[in-house]
Amino acid sequence: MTKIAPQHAETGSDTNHSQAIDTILNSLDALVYVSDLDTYDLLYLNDYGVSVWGEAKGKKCYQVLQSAQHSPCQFCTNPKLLDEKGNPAGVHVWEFQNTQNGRWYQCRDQAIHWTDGRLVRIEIATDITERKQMEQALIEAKSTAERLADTDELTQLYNRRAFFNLGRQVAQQTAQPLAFIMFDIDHFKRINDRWGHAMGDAALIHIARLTQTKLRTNDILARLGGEEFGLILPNTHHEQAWQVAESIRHGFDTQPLQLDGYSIHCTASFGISSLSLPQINHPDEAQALLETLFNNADQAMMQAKRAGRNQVSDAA
Ligand SMILES: Nc1nc2c(ncn2[C@@H]2O[C@H](COP(=O)(O)OP(=O)(O)OP(=O)(O)O)[C@@H](O)[C@H]2O)c(=O)[nH]1
Repeated sequence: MTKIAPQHAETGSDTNHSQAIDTILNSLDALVYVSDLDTYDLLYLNDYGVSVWGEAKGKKCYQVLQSAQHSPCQFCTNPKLLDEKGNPAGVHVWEFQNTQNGRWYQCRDQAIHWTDGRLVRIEIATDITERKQMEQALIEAKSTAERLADTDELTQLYNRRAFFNLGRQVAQQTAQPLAFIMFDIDHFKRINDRWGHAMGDAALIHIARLTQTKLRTNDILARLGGEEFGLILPNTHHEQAWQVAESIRHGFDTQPLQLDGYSIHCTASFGISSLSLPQINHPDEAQALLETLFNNADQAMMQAKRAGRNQVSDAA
């Protein structure tokens, strides 16, 4: 332990008392230190602190406890420990990753009057690294689970669930033109039958990637299931949507999947629907609009299939 210089002559019982306190502080499984609020001189460091950060004699708190710190730390909590009148303001509790050993600590800081009357900070810090790591792992697991729940495993596009959730959000941004495109690969069964299921999967990925090259940042592309895809185009007029669909269709038709020395030609049939969003007052209205757009685009797509495939059709 780094000892404090005695401030007054101790009687025998004072010595016993001080030794008892020393024993207690040095037995703690926590860092305890005291530093001058103005000069940052380290006045006390318990054995736990010495064992982790080394000797404190004649040093400032930031020199001992932090890494390569030559002046008071930016994150120093000293200003939080005093009230407007400069009196101790109570305990400040915070969590911090130590810059020297990278471990996390819960710190309880407080300004107190030292034995000689000056104001000092006392900090009691317990190692919470394991808890933090567990919290971090939980946050990562949650975000992975959320991403997987919204993602089509094969193409890594949004899945049907995410498509409609995002669609509802877009539909609530009223007073904008909104367009919907649905497309379905033509005679996809024949691709599977001729080239095998794995090649069929590769064709689906190829279609997804080609489509992505035609999109703007806010467009929402999803694989709705099987060989059917959906595309929400926020703030897009009908004619623009038609151009997008035609450009994607042309891309499929002219850029076959090249794999293992084979060239696999895929086309698709497209249906478009659009509307200018009215004032929406309830999420159910957004849902109803979305379903109408979806059904109209679906009908239009079926029409494109009936009319001979590899073409764009719209809902009048
Ligand atoms: N490889 C692969 N095939 C799939 C997948 N999901 C669905 N399919 C296949 O897609 C085919 C869809 O066939 P159909 O619904 O008859 O449609 P189509 O052959 O595309 O014909 P049209 O839609 O009428 O042009 C079926 O053979 C499904 O097995 C998938 O994830 N991977």
